[in-house]
Amino acid sequence: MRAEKGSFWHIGVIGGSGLTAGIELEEAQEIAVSSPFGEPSGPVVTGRLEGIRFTFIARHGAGHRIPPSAVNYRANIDVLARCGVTDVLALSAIGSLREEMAPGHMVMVDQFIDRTHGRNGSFFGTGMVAHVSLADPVCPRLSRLAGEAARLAGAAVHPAGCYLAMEGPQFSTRAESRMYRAWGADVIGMTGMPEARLAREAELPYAMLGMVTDYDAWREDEAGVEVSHVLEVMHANARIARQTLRLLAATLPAERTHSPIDHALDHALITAADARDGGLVARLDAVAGRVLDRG
Ligand SMILES: CSC[C@H]1O[C@H](OP(=O)(O)O)[C@H](O)[C@@H]1O
Ligand SMILES: Nc1ncnc2[nH]cnc12
Repeated sequence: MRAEKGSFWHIGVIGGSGLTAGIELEEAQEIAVSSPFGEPSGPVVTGRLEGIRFTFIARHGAGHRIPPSAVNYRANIDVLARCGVTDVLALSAIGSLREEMAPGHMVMVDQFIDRTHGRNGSFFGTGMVAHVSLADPVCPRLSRLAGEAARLAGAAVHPAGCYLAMEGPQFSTRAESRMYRAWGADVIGMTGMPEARLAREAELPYAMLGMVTDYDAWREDEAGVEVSHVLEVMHANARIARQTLRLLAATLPAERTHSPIDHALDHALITAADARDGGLVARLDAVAGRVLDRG
């Protein structure tokens, strides 16, 4: 079962590298939520910031135990939907493919190129087929609000950027890095996909604030990426990330108005009622209950 969203904000935060220890929430409590899509990355913590409800999941689990290829992106998005989250903000470490996007800067990611493979990229499948639009994979409203909050927190913020999602876990070769630049990618990471596409299937407006930690491998005179350096930069920016969330909470409009993404599934389901797989339909209760319950 999934009801229509009301007028209250409930922000789901997926914290990436460097944010594994969580975010500071008032009245924070760990909640037990299970998903028919398996185990989420780790404990789900809910609480408030400036009166607004936030629910947090560490993408790589406690102690950064889960590599990008093994993150259960479906379970993470499904449990956020089950918790009644209205919108999802991802905070991620990213490499820069552009000179002007310097380490320490933030990027409001607005497009993705997906080079990942072998990950579960859809909630739907045989017995319940759905095709959602992904032309604009990021929610412009949430992205703008998060970007403004980051600016208020003192970050240098880039208003747009195309994120190349690579499989990893190794960083790119110099040839790959140069090729991604030629393709028009601006930043690179290992986790934005299929996370963004799954959020869309779950009708959750999704935005990603990427924190630049390095210049990837395209600059000839620069050494390759070192994970210790990435984490150093992330830790140096953790204060800004926390401040960004607090300012986001403080500057959200008092009422959440409808987003077209709240109804992304309205015209997406194409399997005839008598051809549907009951087991799969049951598993889709949180993701697609709003439309499946219509009969
Ligand atoms: C720790 S360096 C590589 C690692 O960092 C990024 O993670 P996240 O997007 O969760 O912040 C990148 O995607 C890799 O998973
Ligand atoms: N250069 C890079 N490549 C992939 N993921 C990253 N995360 C942070 N920096 C990265």
